[in-house]
Amino acid sequence: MTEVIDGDAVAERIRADLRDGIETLADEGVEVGLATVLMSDDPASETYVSMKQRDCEEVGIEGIHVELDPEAPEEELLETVADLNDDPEVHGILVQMPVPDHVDERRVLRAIDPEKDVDGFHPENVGRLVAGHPRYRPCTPHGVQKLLESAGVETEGADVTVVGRSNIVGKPLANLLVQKARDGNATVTVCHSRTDDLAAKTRQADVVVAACGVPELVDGSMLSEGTTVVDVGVNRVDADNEKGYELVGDVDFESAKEKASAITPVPGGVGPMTRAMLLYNAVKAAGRQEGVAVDLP
Ligand SMILES: Nc1nc(=O)c2c([nH]1)NC[C@@H]1CN(c3ccc(C(=O)N[C@@H](CCC(=O)O)C(=O)O)cc3)C=[N+]21
Repeated sequence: MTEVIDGDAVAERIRADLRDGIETLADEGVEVGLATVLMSDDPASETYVSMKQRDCEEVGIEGIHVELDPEAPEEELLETVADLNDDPEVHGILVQMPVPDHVDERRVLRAIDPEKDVDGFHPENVGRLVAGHPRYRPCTPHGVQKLLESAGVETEGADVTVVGRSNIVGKPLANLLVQKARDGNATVTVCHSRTDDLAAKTRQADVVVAACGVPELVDGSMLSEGTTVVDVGVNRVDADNEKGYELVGDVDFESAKEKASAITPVPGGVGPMTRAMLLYNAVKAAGRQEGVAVDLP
């Protein structure tokens, strides 16, 4: 039988375990503060940010939400980031991506205090990760690692094929998985839109991670029997329902499930884990900045 990995349940457990750290900090008079900055009127971005705020409320983290007019000048976003950097009650800062075209994304990421960079996107934190001593693991890759661990999938010695080379998922995940670590030691193949014979690379894998943003690109015909399949895709496609859309992964779930030994669904797989690991980074950030030792799950 194929195991459908329940991301909502694993995320729930991580949130419950984070409460210990949040209480330890509270005992020291510290309330964890996590700021989200939204400069977009894209409905998907709005949904994600409001979900993150709800998560904060659930675990007892102070969520600070800043919304900027998508037409505002870049300077306004940089000033907002500078104010949050200076605010001692803010331990973590997330600027929701993508930012509008007239805003230089790299400039914004560089402006965030690396100690408060709970996305792990600042070049200093990227460098630390690649060098093997991450400060904050990017939320989605970390969530994927936790999901594999919870499903009892060993990465040590495993052949992992990552489809996608983005800065927020493919590249950091590939780096984490090759590292000399209990949740690393994998042999990683990174594929992308120019990869020759993608199916050959996915068929040779023990674990396939689809993170390319192409709806249902990876299907059962591209998988060997017994593969673990992790679907990072969250594509909104038009649908005839009350929402007007449907969430579709980068994996064709039905055909992939026929081959997989374990598979993550969309929704309810990696998405909730990304949000849980953001809370994890916020608690870690607060502990570091306040000099309080916190146990993390
Ligand atoms: N600075 C920054 N950091 C991010 O981490 C970041 C970002 N920008 N921009 C956009 C992407 C996307 N992302 C998701 C997080 C959770 C779900 C999630 O919880 N999805 C639910 C369903 C959501 C729904 O119903 O629409 C699920 O898969 O079950 C999805 C997508 C974080 N991102």
